[in-house]
Amino acid sequence: MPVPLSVTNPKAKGLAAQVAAELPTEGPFARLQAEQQPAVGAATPADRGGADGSTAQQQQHVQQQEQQPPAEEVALETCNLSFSYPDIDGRPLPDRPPVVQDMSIALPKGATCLLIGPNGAGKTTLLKVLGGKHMVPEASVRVLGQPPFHATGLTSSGALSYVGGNWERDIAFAGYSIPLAGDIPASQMLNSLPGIDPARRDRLIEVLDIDPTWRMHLVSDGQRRRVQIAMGLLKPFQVLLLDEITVDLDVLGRADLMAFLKEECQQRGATIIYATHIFDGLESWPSHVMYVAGGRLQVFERAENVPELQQGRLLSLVERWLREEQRQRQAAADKQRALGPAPSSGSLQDMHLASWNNGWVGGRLASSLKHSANAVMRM
Ligand SMILES: Nc1ncnc2c1ncn2[C@@H]1O[C@H](COP(=O)(O)OP(=O)(O)OP(=O)(O)O)[C@@H](O)[C@H]1O
Repeated sequence: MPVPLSVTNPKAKGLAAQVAAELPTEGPFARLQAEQQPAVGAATPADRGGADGSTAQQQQHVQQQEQQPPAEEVALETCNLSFSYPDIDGRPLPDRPPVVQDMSIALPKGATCLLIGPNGAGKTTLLKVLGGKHMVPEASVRVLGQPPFHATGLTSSGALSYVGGNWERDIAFAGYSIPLAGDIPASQMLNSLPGIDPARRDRLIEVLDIDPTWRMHLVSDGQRRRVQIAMGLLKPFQVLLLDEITVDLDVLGRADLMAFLKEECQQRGATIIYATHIFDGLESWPSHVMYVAGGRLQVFERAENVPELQQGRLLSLVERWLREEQRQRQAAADKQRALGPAPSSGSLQDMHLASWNNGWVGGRLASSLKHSANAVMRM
């Protein structure tokens, strides 16, 4: 990321100061300028000197800047990020709060962030938004300074990588969630991506303990998972989003992979967010922890500020968070029960008795039934 001149050299006025000096001091644009917060490295009135600044103030400002630790480079940031899954008409699903609500975080380069939360908290959705798989306003997410959905080069170059889910899909007349099981050797898959550094590929084969002669229709779930992870890590990512990918790995495979990932962040300055429900042995892995519940950010903290992590009690910390969330959820449900059912809003959505045909996927009709005692199937 380009660093403003006034940050790299605090005594220089910098580009921001030059631009600010050229802005009009009267008229509508002057008002805009006044409303804007001074950006990092932008010149203050004291910098500009003259009637509203003094030499003493200038010197004090420069000294303060010199004393500050160098600013961390941000790899990924969100600003009041919210996301709702769309209904068939493209509008947010009615009567449901956003799955991700008003989240603002900034993760520096080199961070290893553990993403924690109960089932249904919105972790996968958040990772997919960060991975550019769902569209959100450009200003609400920046990965390596760019909006991940719109800047498609981020993912096509491999700089931004999302590894999650299983290698499986619904196949007509074969069933749902059929694992990838063609008779393909693992070596053929691992050699199929062009431009991969052979040393990196060999290292991944070693870390993940892959036998290149495995044939993908004869492997176990854990072996298939190892090949899937290796494929996701072949390109030297700068930001990696991992969604519970270690679930089928044995203890050794998981430990070796986590050590490799930590090394990638420490040596190359890569940044990782890892969502998981498996916490054993992870106490020293994260540099940051992030806890979400009900689609909202509850905790976003550096690891060194979390005493339980320092004491090696990650599991009891997570249990405490989850029990508290469960208690709050049950209290809210009890309150709602006591109030009785919510009155109908009388909206068109409430009055409609219908099933939306969401289209066909492999072997089935995907439809959403609107809450209705007398739903009509429209084909
Ligand atoms: N495609 C979708 N359409 C509508 N709602 C969805 C869709 N996918 C997920 N949801 C809803 O979004 C909410 C968050 O789901 P998400 O998968 O992000 O949670 P999660 O924290 O990853 O959960 P888990 O730990 O169980 O994987 C859930 O209430 C879920 O029902």
